[in-house]
Amino acid sequence: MTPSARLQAAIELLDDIIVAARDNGASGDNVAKKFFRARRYAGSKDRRAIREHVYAAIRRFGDRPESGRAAIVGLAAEQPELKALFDGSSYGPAVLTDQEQQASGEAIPAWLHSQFATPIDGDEQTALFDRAPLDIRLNPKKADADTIESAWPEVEALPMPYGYRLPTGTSVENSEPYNSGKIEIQDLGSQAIVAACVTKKPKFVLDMCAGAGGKTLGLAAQLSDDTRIIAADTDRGRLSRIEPRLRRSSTRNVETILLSPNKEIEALETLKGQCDLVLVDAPCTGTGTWRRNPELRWRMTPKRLDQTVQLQARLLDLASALVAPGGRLVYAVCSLLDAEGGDQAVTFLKNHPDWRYIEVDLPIGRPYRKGTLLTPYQDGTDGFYFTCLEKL
Ligand SMILES: C[S@@+](CC[C@H](N)C(=O)[O-])C[C@H]1O[C@@H](n2cnc3c(N)ncnc32)[C@H](O)[C@@H]1O
Repeated sequence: MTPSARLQAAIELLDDIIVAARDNGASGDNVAKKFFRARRYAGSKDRRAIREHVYAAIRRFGDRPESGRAAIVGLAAEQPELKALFDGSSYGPAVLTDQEQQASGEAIPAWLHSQFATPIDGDEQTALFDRAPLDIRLNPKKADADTIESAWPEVEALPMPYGYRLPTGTSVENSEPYNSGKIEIQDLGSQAIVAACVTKKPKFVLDMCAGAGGKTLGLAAQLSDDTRIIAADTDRGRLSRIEPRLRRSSTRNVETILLSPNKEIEALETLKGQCDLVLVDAPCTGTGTWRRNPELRWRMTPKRLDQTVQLQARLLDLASALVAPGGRLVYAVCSLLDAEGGDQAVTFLKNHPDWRYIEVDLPIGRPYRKGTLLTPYQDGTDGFYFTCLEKL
């Protein structure tokens, strides 16, 4: 493909990503996969160049542009070398006119600026767009540090006991330690949240928003094999992805429960007042994961944020009814917005006098509004807020 044809393909892929973001459809990565499946003529260099244009536009503009062309025209205003590619050639973009729509604005949508947790200032905000590292978690039931160091001598040990960092691009998923369940890919921040969950060695655990089981597996790896762990989620597809991961790590003490949205309690009724630990790794806007998913900004609207906050508050309430006296509830979001983090914890504690906040001592993170804040800038993790609460 010519450079102009690659730019036109980037415009078309951006169009698809913009529509998916507007309609809460497939993720940018999945949209791109489908796009390239339908364009087999694009070779690997073409695909790389197209993706580079697309992700440069996504990173640059916080607000969802009107169209793929508006996004690339906006980019071209700052990268003049792109302007020459609007050459009207048969597969290239039409020549630029004076009346072009042009994406503009900052990398962070203006309406979001004031919503971040107080410590998320200039440097912290810039770091939200850093390149995300490749972190892995050792499964102490199957391996030790030697396993990792002999597979990858260049590995860097991280402050959490089982956390390691590999050079970006390391082929982990084809490795022996991965295939035999000795390691999992997991951001250091998620590892810290799991560590906050296991401090009291619970015997009956519900991971209420387990997704594909990232934290469930972390819990199983660090708790004794006679711990009963239930992984629940409303998303059948995600939940089903736990099974092969459990097999790989030889974990036998995890059951899964598929929940119905808005009727979660029906499937969880028998757990009322029973759990030593409930983890609510709540659905959120993902503002802490922009390093990996910058396109999430294009999905955000004040209305969607509000709906997410309401869902989180409802799940927090629901989860609290499942905890036994003396048991704990860990609430976590991969977001750095107050409404999803500190506000939720503070409101919960105000409305539930029979609960108290437990300060968890971890090597990373900083205390913030009845919880802990983890950030790319200070901790090198994805951005998280989490709180550990105890039922009196
Ligand atoms: C942040 S993700 C969980 C990530 C997962 N815990 C991990 O460590 O990989 C949030 C999850 O909440 C689930 N979810 C959304 N609405 C829910 C609900 N009403 N009840 C339970 N889970 C829900 C989503 O399907 C998603 O898997």
